[in-house]
Amino acid sequence: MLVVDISGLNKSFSRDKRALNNVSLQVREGEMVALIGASGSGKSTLIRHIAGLLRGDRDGGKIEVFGEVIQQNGRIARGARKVRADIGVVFQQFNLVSRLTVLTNVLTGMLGRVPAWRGSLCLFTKAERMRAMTALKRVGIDGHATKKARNLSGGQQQRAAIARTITQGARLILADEPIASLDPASSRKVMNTLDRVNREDNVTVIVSLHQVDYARDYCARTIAMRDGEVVFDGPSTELTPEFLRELYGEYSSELFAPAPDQVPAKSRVAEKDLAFASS
Ligand SMILES: Nc1ncnc2c1ncn2[C@@H]1O[C@H](COP(=O)(O)OP(=O)(O)OP(=O)(O)O)[C@@H](O)[C@H]1O
Repeated sequence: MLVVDISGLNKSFSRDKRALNNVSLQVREGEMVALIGASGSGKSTLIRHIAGLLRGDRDGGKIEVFGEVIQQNGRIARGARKVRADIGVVFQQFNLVSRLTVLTNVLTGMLGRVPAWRGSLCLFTKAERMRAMTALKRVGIDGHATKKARNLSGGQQQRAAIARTITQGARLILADEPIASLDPASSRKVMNTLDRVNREDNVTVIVSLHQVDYARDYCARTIAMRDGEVVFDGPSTELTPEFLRELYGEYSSELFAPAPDQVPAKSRVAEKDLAFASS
């Protein structure tokens, strides 16, 4: 089954430059696909279009999700709202409401599925709370359920955001640079969590990443973008450093994590400590 089907997607924020240029791609159910590219290549813009948060140009092509048209030629389709209930989005930052507890944040995943009056008052049933707690347990942070979201580390917040998509019952997760501001140990935990949700629940995942190492380690398929165009779509195993250097030219250095000897000694120690830290 096709989960995402994009044909001829164009997006211009200004007259002289297209942020997305004739993007066409398909993603099948159960895939975990990495979206890589240098800064400004169009990863976030593409993800926002699939989520129905941005509209393409008037000649902007078509996006279907789960067989339903989400948008076509710059118009959001009528059925988009219903489809959005099945799409969970995890952003790089601002994922959670910082003053609310972790549990309440995760419960907001249910908002599309409970009556509006109950949702607005944050009145959730015991079964709904249990569902949220189960999701928190699965991502390994149930011990933090009653804490305010702002008191969690960046990695824990991202895992809470993934727990929210589990509670939502999302069948497609769009993760927009979920590990961009995390240390390596936290990044692994977040990627492991996405990987488990993908494998255990057959949830389709599209995850944009700055660095190619994570794409190779976690995703069988990678889509690479440059200047708003798809320049590679294939097995992640083909993403050798030589291939990427050729593909990205001057931008290629952005795609690799710094070698350990390029990281200042102080942060190397912190990294080592974090690798053994619990959640
Ligand atoms: N709201 C906006 N208004 C104007 N231009 C925008 C807007 N959002 C994105 N762009 C432009 O569109 C292009 C693609 O940006 P996008 O954020 O999608 O890239 P990206 O690959 O996600 O980059 P990064 O990895 O730095 O997040 C860039 O040239 C960017 O400046």
